[in-house]
Amino acid sequence: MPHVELRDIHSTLGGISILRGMDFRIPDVASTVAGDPYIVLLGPSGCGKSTTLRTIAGLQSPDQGQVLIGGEDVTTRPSRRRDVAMVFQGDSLYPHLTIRQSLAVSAARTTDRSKRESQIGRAILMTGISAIADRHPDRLSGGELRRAAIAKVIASGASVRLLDEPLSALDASVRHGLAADLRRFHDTDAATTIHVTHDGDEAMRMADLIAVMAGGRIVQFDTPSQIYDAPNSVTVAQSIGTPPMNFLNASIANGEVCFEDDRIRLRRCESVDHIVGISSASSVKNIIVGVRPASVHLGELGSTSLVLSIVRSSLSICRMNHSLLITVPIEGQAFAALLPRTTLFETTSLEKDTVSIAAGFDDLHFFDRATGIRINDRSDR
Ligand SMILES: Nc1ncnc2c1ncn2[C@@H]1O[C@H](COP(=O)(O)OP(=O)(O)OP(=O)(O)O)[C@@H](O)[C@H]1O
Repeated sequence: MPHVELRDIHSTLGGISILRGMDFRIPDVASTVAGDPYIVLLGPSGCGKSTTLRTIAGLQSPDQGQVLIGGEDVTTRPSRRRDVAMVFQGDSLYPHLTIRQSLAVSAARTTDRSKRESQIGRAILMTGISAIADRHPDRLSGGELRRAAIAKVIASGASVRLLDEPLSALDASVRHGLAADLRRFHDTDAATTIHVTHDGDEAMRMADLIAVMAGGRIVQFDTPSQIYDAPNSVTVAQSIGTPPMNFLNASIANGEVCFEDDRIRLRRCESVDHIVGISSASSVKNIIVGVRPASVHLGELGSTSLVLSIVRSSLSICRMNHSLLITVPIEGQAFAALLPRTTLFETTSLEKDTVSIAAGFDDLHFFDRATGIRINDRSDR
């Protein structure tokens, strides 16, 4: 299927610079994915995700840069000649047409009548909307409307499908069902899919590749596991994970990592050169140490690890579905630990006056505090 590529796109809206050197290029790691990768564009509200989709679709012209589809420069080509279909935020269905009629409008560029009919029939079947196909949009629920909007994209027969927040504002069961269906549509139909969301969990669940966006450009384009396990910056680390990664301020002094909060230490810390993978002679002195809540354990660990000793009374414990969420205030933030729910029943550790929680060295992420850029290389370990 045709790859979508953006080269150094700059875009201004209402005098404000939105896309600032946006490069969207499928990374080499895509070769490890079977078939066409399902791509999720992830970023906080207002970072320019919809603007990116509109630029690919040809609904907005960039001030500078190139849009390529299947290797062809389509920057100046009108939207209708780009082989692209888009689901907009807030469903783009014609209010005066039935869903079937809307699908026919979408399929109109297929000139062969029987092929067009088959595209429409297939879209109705795949999205399971046959019972509602002859209704108008004002007679449909939010979930049905979303299905109908996705059917429109399938009926268009376009090779590039752009989905802008296709799962937002749906109740949990509808959202999970539709998420599974979107993956199925992608896997059974040859198409390039780019799905926009601000929800890191949704991105993790759905994507083969995640493009994390911040400040009008892509900051990491990688597999979900690399984004989770080896985020290249604090910004990327924050974009994935519930609760989000914990961040602790520390500095490098005399070859050791010293935390600002003296309840925290690195146990069996031999030397910065050895453990952090950066030279103690490096100019980086102030760092941030990141640890995911799911990497935290109760009690001390045998190997090199970060250990946090806390007074029992400062802990808050909250029961989640499958885990216990423990939080403790550190540096004005809630440091979170996700422990197995059985911890509460199987251990007496939580009853002591001072509780130790720890994370193994391999689960720590080191960032330069000045730039937010990662300074340890996980592949070295
Ligand atoms: N037509 C416009 N005129 C001026 N500013 C605009 C226009 N369209 C969007 N913007 C601004 O551009 C910025 C990026 O908008 P965009 O919709 O691309 O962000 P987004 O990442 O998709 O956000 P969200 O997740 O909230 O939909 C926002 O600050 C928005 O207010």
